[in-house]
Amino acid sequence: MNNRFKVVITDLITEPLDAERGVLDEVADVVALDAKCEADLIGQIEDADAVMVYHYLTFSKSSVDRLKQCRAIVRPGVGYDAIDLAAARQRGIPVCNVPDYGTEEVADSAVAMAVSLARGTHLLNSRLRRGVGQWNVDQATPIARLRGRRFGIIGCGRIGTAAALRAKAFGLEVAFYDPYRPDGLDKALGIRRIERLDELLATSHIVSVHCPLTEETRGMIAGPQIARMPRGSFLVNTARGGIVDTVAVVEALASGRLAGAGIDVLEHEPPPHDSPVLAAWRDPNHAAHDRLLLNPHTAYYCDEGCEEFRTKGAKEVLRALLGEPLRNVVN
Ligand SMILES: NC(=O)C1=CN([C@@H]2O[C@H](COP(=O)(O)OP(=O)(O)OC[C@H]3O[C@@H](n4cnc5c(N)ncnc54)[C@H](O)[C@@H]3O)[C@@H](O)[C@H]2O)C=CC1
Ligand SMILES: O=C(O)C(=O)CO
Repeated sequence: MNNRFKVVITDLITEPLDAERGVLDEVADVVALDAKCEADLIGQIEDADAVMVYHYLTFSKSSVDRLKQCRAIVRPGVGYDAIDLAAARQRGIPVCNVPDYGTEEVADSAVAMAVSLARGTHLLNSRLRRGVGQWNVDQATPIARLRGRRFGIIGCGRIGTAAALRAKAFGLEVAFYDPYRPDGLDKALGIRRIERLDELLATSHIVSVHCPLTEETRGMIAGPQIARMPRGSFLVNTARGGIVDTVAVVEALASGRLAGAGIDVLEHEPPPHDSPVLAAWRDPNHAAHDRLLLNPHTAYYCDEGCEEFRTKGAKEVLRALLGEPLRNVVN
């Protein structure tokens, strides 16, 4: 009889599983499914003692209900919006995340996008490659001075705070909207708290989104909110696609309301081939084409960070298997 536990990694991570096996090898067999959708999990997770779910997969009630003996669903990452927390709670299965990895990298990526867009780096490179415009100053390209302009943060938690510190180093005036942060954060960081989202949007030259995807934040930045932003401003989203309506972003880029947008996350990942966002981004004749900086959900990515979330995720799994107290239960 096999007394070893079975741990299933549902998506994203594939062989070799050195980080996970390094932690779990003594007690568990680790299997990576590389699932592309929930249907790929059928017949694979029923006997799992723990599952590790990455950000490509929705883990809905139907997957939760498939688990017959699972001690924990571990999300080796920060955002756990794709997992049905209520269904897991109902089944008595704890869901845990890894909140403390990659903070600096996501902040670096967000601010890098913002700076590249505002300084025209991305746009000039693209135009130069296509032979559009002239060598040296291109009047058609908006190139903004950063110093003194407002960098508005939506959600000033770990990543938002790290982005604030970086933006300050560029001489930007930093403000944030986050109704859940206690008083005093503004003074501690030397940044401005703004009580209303509308006001943050209307007064920021660059807006960077860093809140989680929740019932409250889904669709939070759509056409009407973008219309509040000053003409020629910039929007960066490295949080979750569902927070920002990217079709509205493309329209605002085309109309000139937004001068640029940096998008690391989309509502559906990978995006379908007929996605209007991809179409605009690919088409050199589309007005939004080179004002849209698109990354494939890689704001967190670096070798060291990957090692960190994989090892920390595996350690949480180990605690669940051994019946030890868990570090980060979110349901
Ligand atoms: N693109 C990527 O590679 C990555 C994206 N993320 C995303 O970044 C998000 C933020 O991560 P952290 O800063 O580490 O989380 P955090 O939990 O430290 O901070 C989130 C902040 O958002 C605030 N918030 C919640 N609801 C809000 C609302 N309605 N309006 C304004 N603020 C609100 C919270 O009060 C909190 O201060 C994650 O939830 C995840 O979705 C995280 C890691 C990697
Ligand atoms: O950690 C996260 O939330 C990410 O988006 C990367 O998986």
